[in-house]
Amino acid sequence: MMTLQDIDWEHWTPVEDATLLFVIRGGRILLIHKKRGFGAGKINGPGGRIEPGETPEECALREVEEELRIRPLNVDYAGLLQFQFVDGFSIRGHVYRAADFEGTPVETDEAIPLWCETDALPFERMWADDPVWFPHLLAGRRFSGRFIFEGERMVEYRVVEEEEEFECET
Ligand SMILES: Nc1ncnc2c1[nH]c(=O)n2[C@H]1C[C@H](O)[C@@H](COP(=O)(O)OP(=O)(O)OP(=O)(O)O)O1
Repeated sequence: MMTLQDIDWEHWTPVEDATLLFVIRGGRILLIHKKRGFGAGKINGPGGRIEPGETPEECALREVEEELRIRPLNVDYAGLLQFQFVDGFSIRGHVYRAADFEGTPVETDEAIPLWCETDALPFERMWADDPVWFPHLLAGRRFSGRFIFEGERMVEYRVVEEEEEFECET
């Protein structure tokens, strides 16, 4: 079975680059029930794949607007997630948090908005990796994580707190 040590992470290039953006306000976090795409049926943050010519932050804002029809405000970089699947697929997630937003979250053809108390998250309906990095996200820390997945099963992971935002070309 593939392990974290089998991968040359310094030269690792993902098949896909994507984003996640979490609005966290007043002890609650805005999640979505994802209706389609990768991870359909799960609870996740709004987000999606980066399009050509887009920066990760531009993608994060576009995806939230497309999925929930709101505009995040006071957006801050939170972390980087590197997922390697044993079948060869890989995806990198650029994670952002926002302290506020404009508009009213509504259901779209991609997502149903779901406000959750930050101390009662529905991890059983989320990706298996979420419980290991959400504590950093909720505490306002910067973090990075590396994960091996076999299908939806998390095989191995390493998550660390980061001092600074690190450069990452997409
Ligand atoms: N393991 C894990 N944990 C948490 N979040 C994620 C993962 N893997 C992931 O891919 N993700 C996130 C990252 C992205 O936000 C989405 C995947 O993007 P997707 O919704 O498929 O991209 P879109 O461009 O919106 O796709 P379509 O809607 O066009 O099909 O999941």
